[in-house]
Amino acid sequence: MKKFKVSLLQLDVKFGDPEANYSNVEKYIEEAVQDKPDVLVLPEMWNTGYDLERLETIADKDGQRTKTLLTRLAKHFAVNIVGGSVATKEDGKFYNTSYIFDRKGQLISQYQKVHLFGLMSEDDFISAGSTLNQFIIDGIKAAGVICYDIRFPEWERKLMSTGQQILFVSAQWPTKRIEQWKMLLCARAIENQSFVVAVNRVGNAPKDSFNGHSLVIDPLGKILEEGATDVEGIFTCEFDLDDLKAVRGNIPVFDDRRTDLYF
Ligand SMILES: O=C(O)CCC(=O)C(=O)O
Repeated sequence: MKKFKVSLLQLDVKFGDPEANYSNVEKYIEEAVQDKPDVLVLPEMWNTGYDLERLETIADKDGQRTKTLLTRLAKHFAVNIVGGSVATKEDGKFYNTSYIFDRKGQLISQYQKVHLFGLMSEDDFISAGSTLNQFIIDGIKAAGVICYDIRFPEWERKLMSTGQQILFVSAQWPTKRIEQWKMLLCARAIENQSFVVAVNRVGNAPKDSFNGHSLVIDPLGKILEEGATDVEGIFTCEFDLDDLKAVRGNIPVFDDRRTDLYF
């Protein structure tokens, strides 16, 4: 039996206000560790929100501020952190970047969102990444994606096809499409026979509102935990990774793939 405890930080994000957001994230991490989770998970673009026109002023230069904060907290509390994502500026370009830290505070993966969301003009301001986000936390193989990425099952399949057991998702997914969020995430869990741990933000931005529904989903697509709507909060859930063995053994979809016909 390998129990794994996750804490989802379903936070509000103050539009274009990094000072308020860094301070809020630190406060919530200090509170979340009281439950002694194995991993903390943050939402998407939590430093700036989608204040894309002001990125030159507010994006995190080379992710330094974010890395310094999350490294310190991961090490101090001996907790793994899937750091959601932040707006960064690197080599003159802007990215939607995720950083992952282990319990020693070491940066074990970093990822720049590969599918940019045109409906929120993300592609007008941000450059797309092109690397996989696979990592190992406490000996467990895992992968991470950001928001719109979940609409591309080929991407999650590629990430999950070398034994990954947990898919982490960080998002700013608007209220008006929240039913799609839930269905897409349940489908990603079922088809990849993996746990899905997905954090969405709450609150309002000038053009959108967000109502949480952060989710922990088991490999059969059953929702184990669902964040209440419209409230900032920490949602903690423990699951048994041994459950994967039965699911993958009974219906071995990875083995049954026709890779001679498709990827
Ligand atoms: O795909 C969607 O409906 C939402 C995606 C999104 O909001 C994002 O990628 O930031």
